[in-house]
Amino acid sequence: MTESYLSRIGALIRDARRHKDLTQAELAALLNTSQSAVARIEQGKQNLSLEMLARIGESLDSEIVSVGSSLPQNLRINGGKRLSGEIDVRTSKNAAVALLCAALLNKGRTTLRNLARIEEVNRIVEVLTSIGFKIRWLPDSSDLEINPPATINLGSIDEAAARRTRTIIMFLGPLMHELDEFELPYAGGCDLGTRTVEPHMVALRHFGIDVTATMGSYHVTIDREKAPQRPIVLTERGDTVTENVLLAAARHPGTTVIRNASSNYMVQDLCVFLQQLGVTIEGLGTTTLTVTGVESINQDIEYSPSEDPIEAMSLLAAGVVTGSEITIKRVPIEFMEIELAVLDTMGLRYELSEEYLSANGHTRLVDLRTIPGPLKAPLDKIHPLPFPGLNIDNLPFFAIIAAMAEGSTLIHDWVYENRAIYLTELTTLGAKVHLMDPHRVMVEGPTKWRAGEIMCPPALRPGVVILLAMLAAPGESVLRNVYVIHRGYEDLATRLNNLGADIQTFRDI
Ligand SMILES: CC(=O)N[C@H]1[C@@H](OP(=O)(O)OP(=O)(O)OC[C@H]2O[C@@H](n3ccc(=O)[nH]c3=O)[C@H](O)[C@@H]2O)O[C@H](CO)[C@@H](O)[C@@H]1O
Ligand SMILES: C=C(OP(=O)(O)O)C(=O)O
Repeated sequence: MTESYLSRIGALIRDARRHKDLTQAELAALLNTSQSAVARIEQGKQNLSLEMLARIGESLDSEIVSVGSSLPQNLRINGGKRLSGEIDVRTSKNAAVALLCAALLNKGRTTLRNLARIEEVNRIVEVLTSIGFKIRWLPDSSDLEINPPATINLGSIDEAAARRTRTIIMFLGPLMHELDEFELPYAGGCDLGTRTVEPHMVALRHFGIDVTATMGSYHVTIDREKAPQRPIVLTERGDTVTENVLLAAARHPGTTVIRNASSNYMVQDLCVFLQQLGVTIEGLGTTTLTVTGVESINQDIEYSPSEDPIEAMSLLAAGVVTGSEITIKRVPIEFMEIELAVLDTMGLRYELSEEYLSANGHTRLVDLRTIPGPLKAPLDKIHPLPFPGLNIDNLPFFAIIAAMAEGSTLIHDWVYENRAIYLTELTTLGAKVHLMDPHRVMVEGPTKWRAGEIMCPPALRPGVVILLAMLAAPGESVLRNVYVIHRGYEDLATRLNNLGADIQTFRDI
């Protein structure tokens, strides 16, 4: 290996080690080597065998330095252990992706503080880098600095990265301000059945955006004579469609009224960020947003997105399913209230701290302590609604909570065409989950969990639900191909291990 290659790898290893909060001596102990050898590796002064690289990759659980990172990553779970201690909720994937798209509006430097270091963010960073943005993680932090190019070069877009996320669709709103005509690859993301982008197209037409889908790409043209003449009424109260319209309206100098807007957590974060960039937004937190844009934005800005209610729900489910007392810190309570109200009816006991503010200065947080105890099935079916309602992404976690409760719980996922179907995988682990139709499952509890081996479904939340059930199941379970979990959760295995879980990462080398 050449010296410059070695020092680049060394720097990556150093960053990944720091990110895992390990000292050189601690990493050396994991690798069965000396601290001075680790220091030499990090300085690029040590030749590395492929075997050593693979071991470093395993120890740091890091995609960057692991050999064969294209091979699927799997988890081995030694379940049946009680969890204890405290865990912080990380900032949300869904605000992160909206804010990364919003950075496209700004000619100045955007610094996003304490961003979740997740694969979804990595994909968007790859896309933005490929079109000319200079992006770096600030040293010893999870702060991402984004510097825009003088002109965006969409011709060199990293199509493979773009196609792995649905977020690419939110490039439409910001890019209309930069280019008169452009192509974008089709949006990807979780496989949740048919999920069109039609509501985005209908809403953005008000700004003169016309999109035709051809051969795997969206061909986009902008008619600059057009501007919204009347309120834009969204056909669905969708989160990303609301964000796309906000991004289009942010640099439209007139006033845009958005009705049937989502007021969900990621939309609120985006609104606060845009307000700090000088965009006037009235109605934050409601379903009517009135936006007066500014023609150009050139501001060095720092922003801290808020904590993820879906991660909070995931951790709460981890506590419930393992019968553990854990304290989940930094729970965005406004976006968990209905979930907790439903759990109240199931007999869940928990304690909440006084409220405090998130670093975005807007979102109310609490610490939540779970108290183990018996649960009973609710009388009514559990179903999601756009905010304020039980969050669509939190619904799958009710399957494992219902599996712990005495009686039958009907879970109705009317939103996604096939997400409920993935929940039937829980039967391998001993749960009684009956699929009534593609949208409804009946869960009968309580469950005597048993270990098993499952291929992770191509959907983030069902994947995590299975992982959590494996935590509850005594013995060794294997969950294969977990990329989709890394799409939305930072270092979940390590963080659960810090609470006393036993999860190891391995690859099929
Ligand atoms: C990056 C991001 O923020 N992703 C979230 C966002 O995706 P996103 O905003 O892209 O969600 P979609 O627009 O795909 O909506 C999800 C599904 O809900 C249906 N629908 C939605 C709203 C509505 O009022 N009526 C209706 O029927 C849609 O037809 C679709 O089938 O919102 C979803 C629903 O909260 C979440 O699961 C995703 O995690
Ligand atoms: C469905 C989800 O995400 P996305 O919109 O990124 O596919 C999710 O977060 O559960």
